[in-house]
Order: sequence, then structure tokens, then C-alpha cells
Amino acid sequence: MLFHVKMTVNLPIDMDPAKAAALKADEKELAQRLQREGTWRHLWRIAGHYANYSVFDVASVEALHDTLMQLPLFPYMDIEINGLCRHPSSIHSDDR
Ligand SMILES: O=C(O)CC1=CCC(=O)O1
Repeated sequence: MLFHVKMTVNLPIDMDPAKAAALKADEKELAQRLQREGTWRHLWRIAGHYANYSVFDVASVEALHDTLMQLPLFPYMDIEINGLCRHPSSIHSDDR
């Protein structure tokens, strides 16, 4: 199942810079592992915002929830989710 996910990161302005750097490094490591595994299909920066548009490929809504909750930055994110299905006019034969 494919899901379009918008993540907006809101780190507290007074967060210890070392803690923020560690959270971002941990987030990057997990994000890159999930991309290599094929779970995190797309990751795009939204220009001008500390936010991204992503596409996740997971088995269920529960799997998406569990994946997002693992993210180190999860406590500091606003997340919007939309489920995706094939468009009848799409010329692509698979869901990539
Ligand atoms: O920077 C972001 O948009 C949040 C994020 C997602 C994966 C990552 O490494 O950072």
C-alpha cells in the first residue's frame, strides 16, 4: 500500500543544538535504511520549509503508523497522510 506523507518538523527554538544534531543524524540513518529496504520510496524537501513530502510502501495502515512512530523526529513532527491508489489514466504498469 502506498501512502503520501507530509512531515513538518517543529524543533523547539531552545532545544540543545547537540540534541537536535543527534536527532537529525539518527533520523537520517533510519530514513536511509528504510529507503534501502524499499519502505520509504520517495523523500523530497518542500522548498522553503523544514518539511518533506514522502511516499511510503507498507503492508497496512498499522505498519505505516508503527514506522512513523519509530522516527527519532516523530515527537517534533506534524504529519499528514493520504492513501494512494492507481489512477485510471496512469501509463505506468506498476505502482512506481
Ligand atoms: O528533514 C526532514 O524533513 C525530516 C527528515 C526525514 C528524514 C530525514 O532524514 O529528515
